[in-house]
Amino acid sequence: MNLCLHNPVTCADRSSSLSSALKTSNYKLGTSKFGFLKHRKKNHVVAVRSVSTSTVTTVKEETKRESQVYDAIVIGSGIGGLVAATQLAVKEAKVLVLEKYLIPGGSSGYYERDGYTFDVGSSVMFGFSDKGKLNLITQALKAVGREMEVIPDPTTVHFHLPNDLSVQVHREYDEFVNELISKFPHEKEGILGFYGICWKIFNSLNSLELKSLEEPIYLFGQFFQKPLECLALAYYLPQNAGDIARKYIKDPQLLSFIDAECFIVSTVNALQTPMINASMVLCDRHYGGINYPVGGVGGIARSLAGGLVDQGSEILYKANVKSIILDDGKAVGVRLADGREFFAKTIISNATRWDTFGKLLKGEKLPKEEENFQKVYVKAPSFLSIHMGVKAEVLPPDTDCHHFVLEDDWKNLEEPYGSIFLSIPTILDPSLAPDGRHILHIFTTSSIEDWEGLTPKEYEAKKEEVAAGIIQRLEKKLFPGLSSSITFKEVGTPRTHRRYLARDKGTYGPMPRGTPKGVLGMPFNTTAIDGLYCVGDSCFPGQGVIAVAFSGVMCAHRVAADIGLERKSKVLDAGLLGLLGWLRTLA
Ligand SMILES: NC(=O)c1ccc[n+]([C@@H]2O[C@H](COP(=O)([O-])OP(=O)(O)OC[C@H]3O[C@@H](n4cnc5c(N)ncnc54)[C@H](O)[C@@H]3O)[C@@H](O)[C@H]2O)c1
Ligand SMILES: CC(C)=CCC/C(C)=C/C=C/C(C)=C/C=C/C(C)=C/C=C/C=C(C)/C=C/C=C(C)/C=C/C=C(\C)CCC=C(C)C
Repeated sequence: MNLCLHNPVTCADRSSSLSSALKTSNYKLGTSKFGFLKHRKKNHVVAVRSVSTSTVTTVKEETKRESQVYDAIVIGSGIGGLVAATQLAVKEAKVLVLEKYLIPGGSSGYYERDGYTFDVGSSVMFGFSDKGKLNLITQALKAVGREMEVIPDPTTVHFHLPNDLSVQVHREYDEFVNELISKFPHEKEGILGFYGICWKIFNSLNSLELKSLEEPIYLFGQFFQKPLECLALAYYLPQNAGDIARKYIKDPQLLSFIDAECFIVSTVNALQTPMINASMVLCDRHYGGINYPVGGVGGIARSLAGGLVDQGSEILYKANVKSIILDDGKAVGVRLADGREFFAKTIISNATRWDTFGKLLKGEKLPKEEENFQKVYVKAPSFLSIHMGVKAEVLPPDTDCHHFVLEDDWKNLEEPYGSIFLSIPTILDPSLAPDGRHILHIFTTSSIEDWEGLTPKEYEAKKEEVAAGIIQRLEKKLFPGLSSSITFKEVGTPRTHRRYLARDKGTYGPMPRGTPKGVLGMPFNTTAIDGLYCVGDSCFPGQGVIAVAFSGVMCAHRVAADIGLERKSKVLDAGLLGLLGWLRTLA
C-alpha cells in the first residue's frame, strides 16, 4: 500500500510526478542522507508514437522529435522492476520504466505524514549487508554507484506465541539456537539438524554467482565450477521446509514454531514453504544480518531510480500501462491509459502474472504455461495495514524492532487477522518520527472479499473497527496504554493495495494451492509470448524484497542474452527452457 494511498493529492504536491523533477529530488537526496554519487549522463530519446496534450508535461521535450525503439520497457517500478532495469542499464541497454504511481518502489515505497516517514511494506530487509554473494540489495545499488547507510538490527524478530512461548531471533546464530534449545532442551539435536540443513543450502547459494537459471551457458558454468553445491541445490529445489523439519524434530510445539518462522516469509506453513526460500531467510538474518536503511526503506527505490537515470535510461511516473502491444504474437510495445504508445525490443512486466495476462493482455488466449501456474498457485491474501505514530513512553525500554504475535491458538496462524506483524522502525532510526514519538506499522493477513460491497461509510467504519481490535490485542499482549498513546493513525486494506499497487485483489504474490514441490513449479522470467518477460513476486523465487531483487537480476541476464548483450546459444536455450517447462509440469 503506498503512502499516498490515502491522499494522493497531498502526495502529488510533495513528490513531483515528472521525471525531471524526480531527477532533481534524487540529486538533492544524493547530497544528503542517501549519499548519492554524481554520474555521467547519456543523451537518449524516448520512443513515443502519440502524445496526448494533457500529459505532455510528463514527457521530455525531445521525445516528440523522434521515435526510437528501446532495448527494454519495464512496466512498474517495484524493486523487481527497478533491479531488472538497472542491471540492464549498466550493460548499456536503453531502458524505459513506466510507473503508474507518483514515486518509485511499489510495495517498498514510502509516504510522509505529520513529520513521520512510513514504509509502505514492512521494514525487515534481508540481503542488505556487505558480505558474501547474497546481499542482492547492496549489490543492486552498487551496480549503479549507490550505497546507503544501514543500521544493524540486533534482533530480526521477537516471537510472542501460544503457551507464552517467547523467542527472540538474535542476530548471532549461536545466541538464537541456544535460546531455542533452552525452550526445547529435548530437541537439541533436532534443532541443530534442521537449521544445519538450512546452512548447507545457504552456503551453497552463497558460493554461486547469481544470474539467470534460464540461461544455460551460465548454468553449466556454475555446475562446472561448483558441482557439489549445484547438486545440493538441485536436490532441495523440489523440497519443502516442513518435510525436512519433520525428519529432525518431533515436538509438535517446536514444529509449530518452524511453521511461524516460515509463515512470516511465505504466508503459509512450513509444509508449503520451499526449503530453498526458508534456508535463504533463516540464515541470511544471521550471516549478513537484517539491516535497516537510514531514512527508511523508500530510499532503496529512490536510489535505484536515480541510478537508472544516471546510466542514461528513463523513468516516467503517472504512466499507467493499459495494454501490451503484440505484433505477430511478439510483444513489441505498450499502450498507456492516456493513449501514448512506447516501443521496445523486449517488454518486462513487474505487474503480477495475473495482472499481466489477465489485464495487460486481456483478450489474448491464456498461454498453457500460465494456466499451469494458476492451477498450482493462488493469489496469497493481502494485508490490513495500520500505520501509527505513538508517544514514545508507551514502549518499554529495550523493546525490539520487529514482533510477531499469535496469542492463544496455533490454529489461528494462517487465519485472516490471526497473527499480527509489528515493526517499529524508529527503534533503529529515530529520524523517521518527530521527537518523543515512535512509528508502529502493524499488519495482518486479510482478503479483499472482506472489504467489498461496502458503502464508503461502511468501509470507513469497518476499517476503524477491525483496526481497533488489532490495536487492543497488542495493548493486551505487549504495550499497555497503547490505544491512548496514538498520535496518528492510517488504516489500509486489500482495496488500498489493489488501488495503489495495481495488484489483483491486493495480493502479495503466489501461494501454493496444495503442497508444492518446493520451487519447482514457480515460473522464472520468460513467458510463452516472445519478447515478454515477467519480474517480481509472481516469479521464482516468490515474495520478499530480496526475492524480487533476485528475480530482477535473473530477468536482466536473460533479456541481455536475448538482445545480444550477453552470450547465448540458441540450441542450448531451447534445450534448457524446454526442460524447465517440463519440470514445472511435474509440480
Ligand atoms: N521485506 C519486506 O519487509 C517487504 C516490504 C515491502 C514489500 N515487500 C515485498 O515486495 C514484493 C513486491 O515487489 P515487486 O517488485 O514484485 O512489486 P511491487 O508491487 O512492489 O511493484 C509493482 C509496481 O508496478 C507498478 N505497476 C503495476 N501495474 C502497472 C501498470 N499497468 N502500469 C504501470 N505501473 C504498474 C505498481 O504501481 C508498483 O509500483 C512483495 O512480494 C512483498 O513481499 C517486502
Ligand atoms: C535448474 C535446475 C534444474 C537446477 C539448478 C540447480 C541450481 C544451480 C540452482 C540454483 C538455485 C538458486 C541460485 C536459487 C536462489 C534462490 C534465492 C536467492 C532465493 C531467495 C529467496 C528469498 C526469499 C523467499 C525471501 C523472502 C523474504 C520475505 C518474504 C520477507 C518478508 C518479511 C516480512 C514480511 C517481515 C516480517 C515482519 C515482521 C515480523 C514484523
